[in-house]
Amino acid sequence: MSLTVSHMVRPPAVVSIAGSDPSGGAGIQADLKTFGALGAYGMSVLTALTAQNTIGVQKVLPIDSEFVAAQLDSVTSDVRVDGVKIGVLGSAGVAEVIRPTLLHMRDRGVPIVLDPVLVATSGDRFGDASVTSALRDLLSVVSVVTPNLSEAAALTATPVATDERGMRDQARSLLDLGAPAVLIKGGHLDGDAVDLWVDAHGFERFAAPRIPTSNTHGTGCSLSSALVALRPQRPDWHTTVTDAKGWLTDALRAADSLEIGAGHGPVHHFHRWW
Ligand SMILES: Nc1ncnc2c1ncn2[C@@H]1O[C@H](COP(=O)(O)OP(=O)(O)O)[C@@H](O)[C@H]1O
Ligand SMILES: Cc1ncc(COP(=O)(O)O)c(N)n1
Repeated sequence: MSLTVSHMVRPPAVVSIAGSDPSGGAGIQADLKTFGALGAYGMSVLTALTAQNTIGVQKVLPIDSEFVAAQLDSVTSDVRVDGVKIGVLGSAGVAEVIRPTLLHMRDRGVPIVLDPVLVATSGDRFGDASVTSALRDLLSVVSVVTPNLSEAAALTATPVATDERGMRDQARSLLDLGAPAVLIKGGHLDGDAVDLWVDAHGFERFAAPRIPTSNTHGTGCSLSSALVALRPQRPDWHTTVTDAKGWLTDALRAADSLEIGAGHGPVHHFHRWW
């Protein structure tokens, strides 16, 4: 018996420029799982290899920035890209080599989400002062930046926010530094998990119930990837953030059913399927 393909599908094709997590819960691996779970075709450009697991980050090996550029060129010279997520940079040089492509995509209206990864859930650091400064330089090139509290503090060179007012002030400072929009994440505060969207028009609060789990490895990676996967499938950023956060909250709710690793386990990216 032969199968006939009755129609072709052109899903949103989105690319993550980020580091690898061999334990599968964060980085490129979390990004690809998220893209697939949310109906996007996922592609990846590796900036760094890490040796890490649910307990912590043991080693980081940055990829040569020219090779990062070559990977991105291979993707963009062939596939029309509908969304970009940037995670771990690996080195300041990576920001420089990807910048021209990002500018070109921005001019085409492609959504670009920058997750300025500097600190992992385990507390390990991913970048030195030169990476922080390279991330600052990228702010004006992207559509939205999604820092957690310590990353917002590092980028604005101010103390870590302890409440929503502090989060809003820091997000406004990131607008002053050139970001068109900021989604600052309050996952590390107590109470409801509140993220604030701040742009030139004002601010909006996105709140979700706090899920009582320690399996939060990769939450930030998965949220930024969900934004990239969903934006081409939604009419605006408001519905994109609402649906991405709703999906992540459900992934956190199902996380304890996975039993992966001895530390902070991953969220359940495929909670809608199994
Ligand atoms: N226990 C939790 N319950 C519900 N949402 C959470 C929880 N922990 C984090 N989040 C949400 O996960 C996303 C990632 O936030 P955060 O943990 O602050 O970032 P990062 O993973 O970059 O450190 C945010 O939307 C945050 O509100
Ligand atoms: C390669 C890589 N990229 C990013 C993170 C951050 O993870 P989180 O989303 O838990 O902050 C990580 N642990 N590893």
